[in-house]
Amino acid sequence: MLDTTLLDAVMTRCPVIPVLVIPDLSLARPIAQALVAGGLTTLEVTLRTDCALEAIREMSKVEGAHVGAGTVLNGDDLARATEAGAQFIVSPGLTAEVAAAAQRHDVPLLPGVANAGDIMRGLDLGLSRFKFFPAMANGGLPALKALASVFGKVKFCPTGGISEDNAAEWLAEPAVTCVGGSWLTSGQFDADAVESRAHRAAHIGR
Ligand SMILES: O=C(O)C(=O)C[C@H](O)[C@H](O)COP(=O)(O)O
Repeated sequence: MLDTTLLDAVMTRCPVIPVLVIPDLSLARPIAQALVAGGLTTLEVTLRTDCALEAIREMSKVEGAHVGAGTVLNGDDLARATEAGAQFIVSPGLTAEVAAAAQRHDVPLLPGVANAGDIMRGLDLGLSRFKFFPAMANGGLPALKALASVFGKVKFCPTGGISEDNAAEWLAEPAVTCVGGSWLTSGQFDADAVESRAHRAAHIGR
C-alpha cells in the first residue's frame, strides 16, 4: 500500500504547489529561494527540460524547500528523479508501472486522473490522492465536484488552468487539498515578483 501519510504531508504544507519548468540551471536556486521566501515551500520541478534533475539537486539545497519531480512518465523517470533527491513524484496520468516504481522507491506519488475510471484504477492500486489534470480543460470545478461526490475519501490537487484568480474557488472545495500551477514563475524571472506571487498564493483562502 502506498503511504497516504507522506503524501498528505506534501499536499497540506502549502495551498499551492508551484509547477516549475526550469530552462536554465543557474535559475534553479534563485527561483527556489524566491518561492520559499514568499512562503511556498513545496516545489514541483517538471522533467521537461535537460537540466531538470540537476535543478532538483540544486533546489533541494535551499533551506526550507521540499522538492519533488513532475512530468514523471515511467519507472525510469521516477528512478532518476528519486536519485536526484525528489521527495515526491507527480505524473500527468496513472500507470501501474509508475505506481509500482513509487512503491519500490518508497516515494509518495501524486498521479494525474481525469475521470472516474482513472480514480477507480488508482484506488485498486492503493492510491487515494490524485492530481486532477488538466483541471480546467476537464470540466473545471463542476467536474471535480461531481467526481468528489462519488469518491468520498479521495483528495485532489487540481492542476492545469489554475491561476491566482481562480485558486481560492478550487481551494474552497472540501475534496481539494491543494492546487498546482505554473503561474508563480511565468514570464521572465524576477525574484521580487516571484516572491510576491508566492506570498499571495501562500495566503489564498486563509
Ligand atoms: O507535465 C506535468 O506533469 C504537469 O504537471 C503539467 C502541469 O500540471 C501543467 O502544465 C500546469 O498547468 P498550468 O498551471 O496551466 O501551466
